[in-house]
Amino acid sequence: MSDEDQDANRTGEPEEEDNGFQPPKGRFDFPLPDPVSAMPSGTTAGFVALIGAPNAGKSTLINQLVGTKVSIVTHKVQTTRSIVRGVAMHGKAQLVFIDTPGIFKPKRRLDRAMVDTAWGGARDADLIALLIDSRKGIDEEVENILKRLSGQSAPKVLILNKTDIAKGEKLLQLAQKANEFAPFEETFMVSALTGDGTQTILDYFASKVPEGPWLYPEDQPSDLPLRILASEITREKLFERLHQELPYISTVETERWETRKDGSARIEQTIYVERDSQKSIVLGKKGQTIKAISQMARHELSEIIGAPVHLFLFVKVRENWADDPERYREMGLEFPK
Ligand SMILES: Nc1nc2c(ncn2[C@@H]2O[C@H](COP(=O)(O)OP(=O)(O)OP(=O)(O)O)[C@@H](O)[C@H]2O)c(=O)[nH]1
Repeated sequence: MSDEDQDANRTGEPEEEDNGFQPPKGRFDFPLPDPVSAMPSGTTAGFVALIGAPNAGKSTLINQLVGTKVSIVTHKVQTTRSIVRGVAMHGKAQLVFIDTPGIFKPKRRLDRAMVDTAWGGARDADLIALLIDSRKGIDEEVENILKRLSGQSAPKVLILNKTDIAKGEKLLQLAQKANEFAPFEETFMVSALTGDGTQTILDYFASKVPEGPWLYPEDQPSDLPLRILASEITREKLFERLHQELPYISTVETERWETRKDGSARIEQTIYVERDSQKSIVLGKKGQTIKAISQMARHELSEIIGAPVHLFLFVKVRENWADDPERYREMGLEFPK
């Protein structure tokens, strides 16, 4: 069935007159301004790639280090699809974090794109930090990452996460075993959830990044385009609401963003699914599911941009969206051949 022929189902408020598109205003304005003019002397700056198996806690840690929400966090695996940068200021150091998709054994084309993106992020970084879920330990997935990691040239550190739910004794054994696989310069133990130990990591990274001008303005928490961030937030709500396989075969795109005269934002997004049956699941009985998703996403978006949001969600069937190069570009991923 042709996707263009599909009816789009919509939630939100009644259609209002279109004022024409204006770039969004708020904390996440884009495009980025030129590097900061009034910069102190002796600054340092660099890229830190966080890698790890799905669900290790990478997004949670970046949000903790940066101090604001820049990457979606859910209890399901493989939620981070594109590279998200969060910028943390620590003294005179600027740390640009790259949150990579969880590294796992790729099965589909989308999986391959995610894994390639993760290793690509690690290649370009000044420092690579491997995050391990300490309660889970070193399983086959982590072992494969550890083996591949030793071939990367950037300095590497090990971060054992989730110390709030792991036993101290196990942590030490884990640190020892992981260090046998790859030459880690340091091992840290943290709880990304509570923030325990994260200041030590910031101190260390700040002491390691090279001298140089800051790469982003001081008050810019993320370089993730606002539209992608908005899509990620709605996708996060899809995950939270639908405890089935569905979210893995859906994608969200922000098609339109308009700032109204009163400062509020009117946002139109499309949720793409692969089949009619999936569309019915997203809509729910009498549209209840999509309404709930819309409400949650609207609330969070409005908190982030600091202005009221009018969110309109459309659900479209696009067979094989996961094989369409255009969808990958929208997600900031390379299309694997
Ligand atoms: N108890 C505990 N839970 C944590 C901690 N860090 C993360 N989590 C939880 O672990 C789950 C996965 O966290 P994410 O930050 O989404 O993990 P991720 O590595 O970015 O996952 P992907 O995007 O799938 O690669 C979430 O339910 C988090 O709340 C921690 O320090 N302690």
